[in-house]
Amino acid sequence: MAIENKPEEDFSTVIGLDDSLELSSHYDYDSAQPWIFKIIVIGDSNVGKTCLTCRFCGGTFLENPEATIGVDFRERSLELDGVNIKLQIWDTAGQERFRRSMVEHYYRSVHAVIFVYDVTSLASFESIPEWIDECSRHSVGWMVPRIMVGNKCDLKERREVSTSAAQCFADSYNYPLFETSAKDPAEKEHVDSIFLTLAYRLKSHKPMRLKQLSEGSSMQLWNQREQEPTMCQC
Ligand SMILES: Nc1nc2c(ncn2[C@@H]2O[C@H](COP(=O)(O)OP(=O)(O)OP(=O)(O)O)[C@@H](O)[C@H]2O)c(=O)[nH]1
Ligand SMILES: [Mg+2]
Repeated sequence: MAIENKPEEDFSTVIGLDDSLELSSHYDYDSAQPWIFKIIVIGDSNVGKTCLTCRFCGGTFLENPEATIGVDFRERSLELDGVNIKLQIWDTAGQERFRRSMVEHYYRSVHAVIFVYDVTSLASFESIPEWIDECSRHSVGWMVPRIMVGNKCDLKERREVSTSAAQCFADSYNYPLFETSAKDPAEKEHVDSIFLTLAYRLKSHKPMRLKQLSEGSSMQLWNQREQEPTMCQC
C-alpha cells in the first residue's frame, strides 16, 4: 500500500488508516497471518528517505520525488524461513514544517528505526544525534533496533562524510551502518539487505503480543546501547 502525500488537513485520515493497521498488527503463531512490523525512516530533508523506501518497496528509483508531507506509507511482504512478514515502512518528512503535527504518530508502537543521512552532506550526518534524541524523547525503547544508512554513495566526487567517521559514530551507539545508493541500480540488492537485516532481527527474537507493545513494553530485540553512546576514538 502506498499512500501518497496528503495535505496537512488530511493527516487525521492518514492516522485513522494507520490506526486500523496497527490494530490488526499482531504476532500469530497459529495461522498464516503475517507478522507486521512498523519501521520508520527518519533523517534530514533531501537525504533520500523516499527514494530508499521506493527502491525497497517498488524496486525502482523515483526520479523526481517531491518533499514528503507528513508521512507516506509503503509496505512489502516477505517470507522468511516460512514466516510471512509484512514490513510497513513509514517514510517520514524531513522538513520540520511538514512533520510537526505527525511526530507523535511516527513513534507510536514502532518496531524499528532507520536513521538516514546523505554522504554528500556533512550537515545531514551531523543532524543524526538530533534524530536520535527525538527518538528517545518519544520513548522509543532501547531494545527497538536502530540502524544508520548513508545514502547517495553514487556521488563519489561529492562525498563529505567518510566511511570511517560514520562507522565510528555508528559503533559508539552500537548501530549497524550501511552505505548505499537508492539511485544506483547495482545497489538494489544492497538496499534490500538493509530492510532484510531488520526483518530478520525482528523475526528472530521472540515476539510478544501487540497489546504489550502498545502498553509500553518493548520486544527484547537485540543487544543495543542507545542512551549512553561510548566515546568515539576517531
Ligand atoms: N545521486 C543520488 N540522488 C539521490 C539518491 N537518493 C535520492 N536522491 C535524490 O535526492 C533528492 C531527495 O530525495 P528524497 O527521497 O525526496 O529525499 P527525502 O529524504 O525523502 O526528503 P524529504 O521528503 O523532504 O524529507 C531527490 O532529488 C532524489 O532524486 C541517491 O542515492 N543518489
Ligand atoms: Mg521524502
